[in-house]
Amino acid sequence: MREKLTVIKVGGKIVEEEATLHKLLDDFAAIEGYKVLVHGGGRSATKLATQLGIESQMVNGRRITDAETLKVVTMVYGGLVNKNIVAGLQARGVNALGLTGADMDVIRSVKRPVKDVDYGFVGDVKQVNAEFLGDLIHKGVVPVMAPLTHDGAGNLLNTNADTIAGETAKALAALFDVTLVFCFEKKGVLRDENDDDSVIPQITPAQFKQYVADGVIQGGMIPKLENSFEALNAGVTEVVITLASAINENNGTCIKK
Ligand SMILES: Nc1ncnc2c1ncn2[C@@H]1O[C@H](COP(=O)(O)OP(=O)(O)O)[C@@H](O)[C@H]1O
Ligand SMILES: CC(=O)N[C@@H](CCC(=O)OP(=O)(O)O)C(=O)O
Repeated sequence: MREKLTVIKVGGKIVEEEATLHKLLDDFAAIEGYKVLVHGGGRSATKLATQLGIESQMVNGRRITDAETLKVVTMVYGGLVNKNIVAGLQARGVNALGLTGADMDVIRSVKRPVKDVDYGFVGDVKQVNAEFLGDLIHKGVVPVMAPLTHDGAGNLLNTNADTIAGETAKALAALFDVTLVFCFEKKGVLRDENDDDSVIPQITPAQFKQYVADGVIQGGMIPKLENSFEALNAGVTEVVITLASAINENNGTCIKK
């Protein structure tokens, strides 16, 4: 039987606030067995950009990343957010190692080609170094991955954190029995976004299509679900979308192939 690994992705609203971040870190520290944490930080990047007089623009859930914005996201994701999480986990007895995709060539990407939209310095993932991550994990290290990748030619690229989580889970599925958990500020995928108790327990690809057509699922939830189906089709065992403060309770929305 293959060993189990849990990949947790935590989004910007949770990491921005101290109270929700601390609760998440407590819960993450309590997860038994091998684990990886992938974090976002989009909200914190937007906030710092605004303070610096840099306008933020999102298209289809992706940040338009010009040279100045790239400096901001590098500082926020690779610096502040990542190191805060690593220090918080060390304080909880978790041997965390913060990584961007450039560190040890963990995630290589290519700059997103310009079609209708020029996203600037945004990377599409090409390769995840699962062997290196697997070695670290087997040594008892807990990787904490920031949403930054590199192109191998000296350029850092901004990469959506849900994509980092999905691609990392897919690559590690070659070595482990992987459960991928997207946690955020709601109890799961909701039938009615204004009703916290309207959690949809399971979603199949056909239901997903219908929910999108009906406007039930929108915005950032669309790429999250697309990443989920892709991960399941590429060998990830289980994908769950759930409340950040409930990652160790078996609630939320279970994604089905
Ligand atoms: N049916 C739905 N159920 C829950 N959230 C939804 C739904 N449709 C759209 N959303 C939106 O998706 C957002 C989560 O996506 P995103 O902002 O990308 O998350 P994250 O903070 O994890 O990166 C929620 O904040 C919510 O506004
Ligand atoms: C290219 C791109 O869009 N990158 C994202 C990376 C951060 C992220 O995904 O953060 P959340 O999980 O908090 O949304 C961004 O800059 O917003």
